[in-house]
Amino acid sequence: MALSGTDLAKQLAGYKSVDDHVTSGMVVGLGTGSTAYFAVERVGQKLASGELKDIICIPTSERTREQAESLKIPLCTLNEKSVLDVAIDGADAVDPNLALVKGGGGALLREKMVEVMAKKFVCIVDDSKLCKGLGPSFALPVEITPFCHMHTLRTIAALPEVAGCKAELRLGNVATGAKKDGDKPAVTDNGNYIVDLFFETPIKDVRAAAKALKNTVGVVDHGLFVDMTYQVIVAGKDGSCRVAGQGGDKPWW
Ligand SMILES: O=C(CO)[C@H](O)[C@H](O)COP(=O)(O)O
Repeated sequence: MALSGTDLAKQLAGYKSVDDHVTSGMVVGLGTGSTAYFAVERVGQKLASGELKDIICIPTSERTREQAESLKIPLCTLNEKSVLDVAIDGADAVDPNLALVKGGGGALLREKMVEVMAKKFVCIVDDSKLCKGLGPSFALPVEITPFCHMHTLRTIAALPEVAGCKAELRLGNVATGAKKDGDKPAVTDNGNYIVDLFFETPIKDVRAAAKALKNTVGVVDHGLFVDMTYQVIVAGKDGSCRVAGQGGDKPWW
């Protein structure tokens, strides 16, 4: 079926990331979400056609593992391969320094563990994800341990580095927020909870916020991906595609 609008943009970015960055023999990180879906699909197509050979992939969620298995993509984990040639994933927001908010789908911990080990982390987005400053356009997810989670939520909300944010425990389905499971806390693939931080103004110092969140006892990790992105592939609904970062243009937004 021919795609249109945002889905077409996601497909363009996803396919281009694989066409540009994945070659035979590589270890490849597979991201999570509706944009990463198309990168995984492309890897599957190229393996099936024989255009790609001898690659092994590391999925960043159970959803992605299931998709990859259905496409017969060979998989392993970080336990077997600690270094990846490339990792490809979507994002919820991208600022002009190529810092990201990720974790809308609740997979941020595995995404960060895998993508930080990639020689090249390639981010794929439609142009609605571009922003001048991280915060207002998409809530920042923080993965926390279930133990005394409301205490940890209050501790996070009181950090000066995220001053002014509103912290909410994510309920229902971890990826969609759908309330099929009632109003129970959403549970990540790792058995943890997510607190979403809502901002009305951009986070002033993204690096300081990342450090403060990471240093908070009870926090497992957070969705700020700073100084990790090699390149961002940005696609538009009109079928346009541009690259920012290394090997591409200076961020233009
Ligand atoms: O971080 C993520 C999942 O945890 C996703 O990469 C992010 O939410 C973007 O998803 P989509 O491509 O569906 O907009």
